[in-house]
Amino acid sequence: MMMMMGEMWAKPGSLVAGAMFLWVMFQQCMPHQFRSYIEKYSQKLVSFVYPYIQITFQEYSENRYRRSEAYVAIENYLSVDASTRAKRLKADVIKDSQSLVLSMDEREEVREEFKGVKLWWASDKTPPKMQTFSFAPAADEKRYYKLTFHKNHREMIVGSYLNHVMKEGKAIEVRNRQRKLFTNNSRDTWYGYKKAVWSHVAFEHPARFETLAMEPKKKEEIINDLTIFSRRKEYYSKIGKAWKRGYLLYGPPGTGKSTMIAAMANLLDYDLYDLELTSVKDNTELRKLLIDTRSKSIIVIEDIDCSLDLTGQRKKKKEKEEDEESKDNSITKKGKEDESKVTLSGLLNVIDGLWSTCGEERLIVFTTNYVEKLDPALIRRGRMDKHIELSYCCFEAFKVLAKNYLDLDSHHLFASIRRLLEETNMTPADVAENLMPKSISTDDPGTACLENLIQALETAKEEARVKAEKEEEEERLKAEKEGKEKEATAGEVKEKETSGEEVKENGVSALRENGVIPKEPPST
Ligand SMILES: Nc1ncnc2c1ncn2[C@@H]1O[C@H](COP(=O)(O)OP(=O)(O)OP(=O)(O)O)[C@@H](O)[C@H]1O
Ligand SMILES: [Mg+2]
Repeated sequence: MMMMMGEMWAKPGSLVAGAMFLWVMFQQCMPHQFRSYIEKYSQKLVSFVYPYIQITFQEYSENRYRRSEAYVAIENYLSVDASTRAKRLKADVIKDSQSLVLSMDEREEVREEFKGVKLWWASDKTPPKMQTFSFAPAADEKRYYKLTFHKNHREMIVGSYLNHVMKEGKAIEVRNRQRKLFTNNSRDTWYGYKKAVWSHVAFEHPARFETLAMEPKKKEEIINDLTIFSRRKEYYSKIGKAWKRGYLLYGPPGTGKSTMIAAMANLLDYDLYDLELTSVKDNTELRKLLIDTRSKSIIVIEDIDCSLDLTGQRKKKKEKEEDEESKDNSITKKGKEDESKVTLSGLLNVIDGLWSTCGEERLIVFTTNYVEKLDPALIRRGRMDKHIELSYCCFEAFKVLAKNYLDLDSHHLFASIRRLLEETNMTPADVAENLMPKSISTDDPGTACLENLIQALETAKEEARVKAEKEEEEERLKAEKEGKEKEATAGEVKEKETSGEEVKENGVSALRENGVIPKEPPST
């Protein structure tokens, strides 16, 4: 008997079906005058026969951009229980592409007991509105979890139990978390069953700050800045600022900007969002992308000067006429029919407007090779809180590379390398390349590599010298030419003066010099 009762309680669904059947029978058999009477009490009857409460947790609620946090937490929470109890499971490889994480499959049910109270979790999905014969999942299918429990325990379940589920679920997510590298999808994949604005791969970059070649003091400063940021939740809320920080990394190609971003992600254990701006169509798309990022992440926009024409230059006349009506400083990607309409103001809005407060603990990193080309509005303090210059390899940086690549702390060739590095510019990427052993047969690979580097540095120095000489020569020739032109103009003026012509020569020649008024051909 106990067994039967237990099974009955375990299947509240079948009870509902029974009640529905009875209700239909009542409607059919009862005389009309009794019906209203019965209807009046049916509610009470149902709640007596079926004293359960159900709560539904949708994966995507109405008009919401993001996956519901509650749904994700429940999914994680149930993954522990479900793997031992549910019969149909879904498997996914998560941590470091090694461990398997199991979760409940659709239309599966698990029973749980919390402080002696029984409850049921079921996963399901709403059927599509339009019935089509296709094996692919329909666009409007919606997945959800349903929690069923006895109404006597309402307060306890809604209060402490659900809190417990959310907390546990989030903790499990952190434990299982495989860091990801996201990249934005094209708009076509944004809707439908698999709607995803970002797609990802596991992020497994070996870069660390320890192996990053740069001045130790500067490195220390950056590490401190990042660590302090990540521990300052309360501080940010106290001063009323969104918990985010902007970094601008600039420097010539090959100086380690991308490498530093990877090192940052590894240091803080953050996800990376590599935002390719050229494939974002407009500001709305940009906003949607940013809102769909998770906290504890770094949003990267590489080569910002190339992604957008953010140089603050005036647009060409033709372009200007075309979008006269859009008063925004609309930035157009040249050469394409389908122009990117992400504007500078749109980007700034996303960085520090109201939208930036959706989600917390985020870094925004911009990289560029030409910092001087960027619009000052983009890089002012508060927007880009920290500007980090990555430049050519100095001796301190070289020492890090020598340690990494050759396991050398000191060497008699270090002195000449130091001198050469002071005299010439070489990027850490080039230095690193020269430190890679070129053959496996040498007895002393360290010395061979250092000699290699010295040679490369000397060549670079020589090339730089030749280039500088050439430039000097060109400069000299230019100055000479200008000098001659000036002389010619001066001669002309004198001629005019002596011929009694009334000209305010100083003013006019200055204007001519500046090209404001065309130069007159020298009189013969
Ligand atoms: N400071 C550095 N420390 C260690 N390795 C470096 C450093 N800078 C460059 N490298 C090496 O050089 C390669 C290129 O560096 P990276 O891609 O980070 O340059 P970048 O500054 O992002 O260049 P770009 O402006 O072209 O994107 C990397 O694979 C890395 O191993
Ligand atoms: Mg790079």
